[in-house]
Amino acid sequence: MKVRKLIFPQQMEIINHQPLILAAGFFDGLHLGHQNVIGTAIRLARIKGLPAGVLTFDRHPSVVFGPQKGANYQYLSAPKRKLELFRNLGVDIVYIAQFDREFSQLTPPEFVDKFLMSLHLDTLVAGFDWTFGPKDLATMKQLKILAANRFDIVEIPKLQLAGEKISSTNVKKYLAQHQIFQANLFLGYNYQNSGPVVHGRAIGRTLGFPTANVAVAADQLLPALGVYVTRILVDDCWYPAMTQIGRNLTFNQGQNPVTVEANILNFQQDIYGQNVRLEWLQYLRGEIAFANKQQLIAQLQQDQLATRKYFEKK
Ligand SMILES: Cc1cc2nc3c(=O)[nH]c(=O)nc-3n(C[C@H](O)[C@H](O)[C@H](O)COP(=O)(O)O)c2cc1C
Ligand SMILES: Nc1ncnc2c1ncn2[C@@H]1O[C@H](COP(=O)(O)OP(=O)(O)OP(=O)(O)O)[C@@H](O)[C@H]1O
Repeated sequence: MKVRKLIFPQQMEIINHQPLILAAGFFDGLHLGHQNVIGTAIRLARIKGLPAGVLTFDRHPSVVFGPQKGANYQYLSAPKRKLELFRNLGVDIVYIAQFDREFSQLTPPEFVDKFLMSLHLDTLVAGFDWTFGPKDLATMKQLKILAANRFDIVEIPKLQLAGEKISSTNVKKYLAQHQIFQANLFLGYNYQNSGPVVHGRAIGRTLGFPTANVAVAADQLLPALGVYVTRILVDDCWYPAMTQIGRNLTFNQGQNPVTVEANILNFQQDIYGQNVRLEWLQYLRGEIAFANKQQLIAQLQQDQLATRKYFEKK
């Protein structure tokens, strides 16, 4: 899979390849709706014997425009993970347009004439609600008019589950409400976070439950605080684990920063410094400020039983 960064207008002239089937969207999370859009582009590309491309942006448009302006946006799939998901789907080429002021101020006709036309499109595939500028002007209906006699448009109708649109916004909402099953259902895979294992305060092992503290980068969205059944990928091998996202309320009067700590079942290796992935499977409970260590240990034993049960059923 090729990856090209596009900075408009400087880097547009380097594009010179055969006609392309292009799926367009931001695609945060690559949920089932996105998979349908990109999957359609890929199938069409294979039929026509052309490459299948994806057009995305280097940051979420709301970082430039919306209420989150200038904020640290948290992604379901931060840049590296997004590329991995595109690759898994079988995309041939990814165009990442730099979403800066200049690019964002293109009018709808300019976006088509100056930007899309230089990508040498055979067909553009996008969802029914894709916009490429102001919501009321840059609609799919308008795109069909602007593209007439130049490239084809395939519009993908709304994909819903139980009356709800499969969307990044809904997946984020579920993760914020501990609804892991719903989030994973909409994604079509189990939600993940990743990062290196860093040193904690080494309290876990004194409880009989050593934990791998995973330093998840700030641009990755984490599920809401709480305790979860997870799987963890260490050295290409998945292990059952129970993981807390929380402040270790029992210690230091809850003044600790939020950490992600995984107790891996039946595991004794030293994995400091290694990159791991956590896959979120089921919400168990909220974090509790216990009166003493013994109560915390008793609860951790309960959590371990629940975790074992989850994996026995699988
Ligand atoms: C599955 C799991 C559940 C946990 N639940 C709680 C909890 O409810 N309350 C709490 O204060 N700490 C909880 N902890 C955090 C422990 O206090 C934590 O493992 C300990 O502080 C170790 O920190 P360290 O890695 O910095 O040594 C939990 C940890 C795990 C792995
Ligand atoms: N449920 C869906 N059905 C059909 N097309 C979809 C669906 N969800 C997204 N798309 C399309 O996929 C592309 C990427 O969409 P976008 O990144 O805006 O996703 P989204 O999940 O709708 O995001 P958000 O929740 O932030 O609005 C667009 O072409 C969009 O129209």
